[in-house]
Amino acid sequence: MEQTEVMKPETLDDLIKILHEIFSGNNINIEEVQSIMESYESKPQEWKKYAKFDQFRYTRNLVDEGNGKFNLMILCWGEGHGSSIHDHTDSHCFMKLLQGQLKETLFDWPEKKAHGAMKKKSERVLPENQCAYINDSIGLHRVENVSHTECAVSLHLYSPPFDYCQTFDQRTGHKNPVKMTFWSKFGEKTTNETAVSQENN
Ligand SMILES: N[C@@H](CS(=O)O)C(=O)O
Ligand SMILES: [Fe+2]
Repeated sequence: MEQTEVMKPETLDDLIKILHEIFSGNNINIEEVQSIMESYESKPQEWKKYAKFDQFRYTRNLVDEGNGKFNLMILCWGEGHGSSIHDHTDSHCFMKLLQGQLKETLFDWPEKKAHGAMKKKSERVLPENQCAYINDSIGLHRVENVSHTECAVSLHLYSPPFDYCQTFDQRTGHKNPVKMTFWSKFGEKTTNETAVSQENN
């Protein structure tokens, strides 16, 4: 019998503690991380101090720096907000819904000499508490809150941490490097955000 009973985190702090333990080692079991993140039942009072929205675009709010092994952040998506098509800089990306729903559309990497529209591979709607996973070998994605009446909040873990990614033009497949910024860190709004036009949405 496999002895891989997954611990169920009772709170967000509990989840962060477990993630620190898992990522202190060198080998990451993707299914294990995914199921631990999924088994945390979202309670808004535990994360609301990080959930800071902007009227115009989705926000990235840093929750924990994971001892340098990962970045854990909360993304806040207003009605109709979405990301560009992007990669994840050779990192693991786990994305768990804390509130509402998000649509994820997967794309293949464009050909080297890209011309023409990018090929859509699949799409799905992620419901509350589900945890999705992507990395660059799976492909690229666009994430959107398609609702016109409900906001959405998601918890993202990236390992190793990164602050640049590439965005892609759906019509041409051309790519652009983009610096990713935080709207808040540890519950405090950050100041002098620059290069607004380069953000990933
Ligand atoms: N990877 C995106 C969010 S998402 O669209 O997966 C980001 O970190 O901003
Ligand atoms: Fe992403």
